[in-house]
This record gives sequence, structure tokens and C-alpha cells, in this order.
Amino acid sequence: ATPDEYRALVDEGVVRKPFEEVFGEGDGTDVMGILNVTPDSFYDGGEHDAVGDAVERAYEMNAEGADIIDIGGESTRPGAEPVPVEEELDRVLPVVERIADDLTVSVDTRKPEVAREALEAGAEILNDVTGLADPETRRVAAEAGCKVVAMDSVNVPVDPSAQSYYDDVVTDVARRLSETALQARRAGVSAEDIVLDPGVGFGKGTDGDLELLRRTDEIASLGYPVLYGCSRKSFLGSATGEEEDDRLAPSVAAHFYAALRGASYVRVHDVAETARALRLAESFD
Ligand SMILES: Nc1nc2ncc(COP(=O)(O)OP(=O)(O)O)nc2c(=O)[nH]1
Repeated sequence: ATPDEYRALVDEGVVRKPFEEVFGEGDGTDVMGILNVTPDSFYDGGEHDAVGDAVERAYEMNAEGADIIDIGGESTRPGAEPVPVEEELDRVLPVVERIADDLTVSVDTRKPEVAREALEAGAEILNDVTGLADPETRRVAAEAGCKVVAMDSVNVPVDPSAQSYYDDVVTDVARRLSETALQARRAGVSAEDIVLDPGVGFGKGTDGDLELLRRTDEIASLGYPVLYGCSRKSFLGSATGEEEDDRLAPSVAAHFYAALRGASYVRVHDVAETARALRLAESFD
């Protein structure tokens, strides 16, 4: 939407977010640093203190400019091994407990039990790739009064009977995200605690991911802060032709662009490089 179209939507009360926050000054874009506490990250069969390593990495990301540390105990990659609740708790809780007093922690989980215990241990944000599809998770978030990142994951339709009426991925994702936000609010999650995330890399295909990035401003004009998580994702490799490299440059460029087009948060592996690029974006304001 252009600023004029957006202003008209605000006047009609269609969208909630103040105009200037989406198109104007705003307070910049926050960096969410990714801290995977999964076997293929820190755990090497218990050879040495995996919790200590994770804690060290959390403080390192904070020093590099991360505003939030996103702790995940289960990979969401398609085909990844599901992790039992107890195991996910054993991976996540010790790290949350060690850093939550100093750092802003989000917990990246699909399980209400993990959400509840991580929030009790001091996490302030629930990051749910299923968009709080589980009613129990919505109850946990409402009771905790925490911030939530609700991500669109196409294989978890909010309303199973709703078909994708559009042939346009951005309209389709925007519709599902609006339904996701309404579903959370009906469960008692406050509107100002909701961050929406189009779920780049989750079932939209390379073209869909590129379109969601290109039209960040349309997702950002839904009336809620948005988070983009493009870091090192395969669509960046396909789009730039470097299939196997670490995709650092396209990841930083993607989040720089998303920030300019209205994203309030970016979820990244490479915190220092991204934080520096965002300072350039903020200098444009
Ligand atoms: N809100 C949000 N959460 C997410 N969690 C995991 C992944 C991808 O998970 P995975 O492929 O396991 O890798 P990593 O956690 O290293 O990004 N992507 C997102 C995302 O885009 N948005």
C-alpha cells in the first residue's frame, strides 16, 4: 500500500498501526539473534558444557547488537526429527534461566508446555512458527501476558476449511495472518503484544518467498509490527545463484531491505553484520 492508500485505511479504521510507525520514523528495526540449542548446534554428545557454550553465544550476540535472543530447542526444518517435550525442556530451560535476568529472551517452540515453562523461567516473548495454532498455546500466552511472534506456516492453516482464494501469495499470507491475529486476540492475547511474521521459507517456494520480501510494506501495513526471518534461507541461494555458500551477503541485504520497507524485527544468525547494516537503514530516517 502507498502512504496515501495506507492513510485511507487508517482513517477507515481498517488497520491499527499508526501511520508514522510503518512509513515514518518508528524506532528502527530490532535484531533477534538465533540461538539454536539443538544437537547440530551446541550439543556434541555432552563432551563439554553445552549450556555454557549457549550462554556464551547469547552474550556474544547481545554484545554484537542483538535486542532479543531467540532460543529454540527443536529445528523446524521440514523433515527434522521431532523432539519430545521433556528433551526440548532439558535443552531450553537451563539456558533461559541463565540469561533471562540480563537479556530479552524469546522462546521458539510449537509446544504449549515448553512455552509455559520458558515464560515462567523468564522468557518475555513466545515465538511460534505455527502462529499459535494450538488453543492451549493461545491460553498460555494470554495468561502470561507475553509478547507473541505469530508466524504463518502454510501447512498449518488457521481455518482448515478456508481455501487459498487468491493466486497471490502476499494476499494469501496477509489474510491468514489477519485471521491468526484475530484468533489470538479472541483467546485473550492483547493486540499490542502481537507481532506477525509471514514465515519466509515455510511452504511458499522461492518465488513466494521473494514476493513476500519484495512486498514487505503490504505485510507491515496489516496493523501489527512484523518480523522477517530470511537468514541463510534457501530462497536466497536460488535468487543469487550461490547455492551452497553461507548466504551472508544476501541475508544481510534481505533484512536491510525489509527494515526499509517496514519490518520492526529481523531474525538472524549473523547479528554483528545485520546490526551494522540496520544502522545504515536508520540513518536514512
Ligand atoms: N518467527 C520465526 N521463527 C522461525 N524459527 C525458525 C526458522 C527456521 O528454522 P530452522 O530452519 O530450524 O533454522 P534456524 O532456527 O537456524 O533459522 N525460521 C523462523 C522464522 O522465519 N520466523
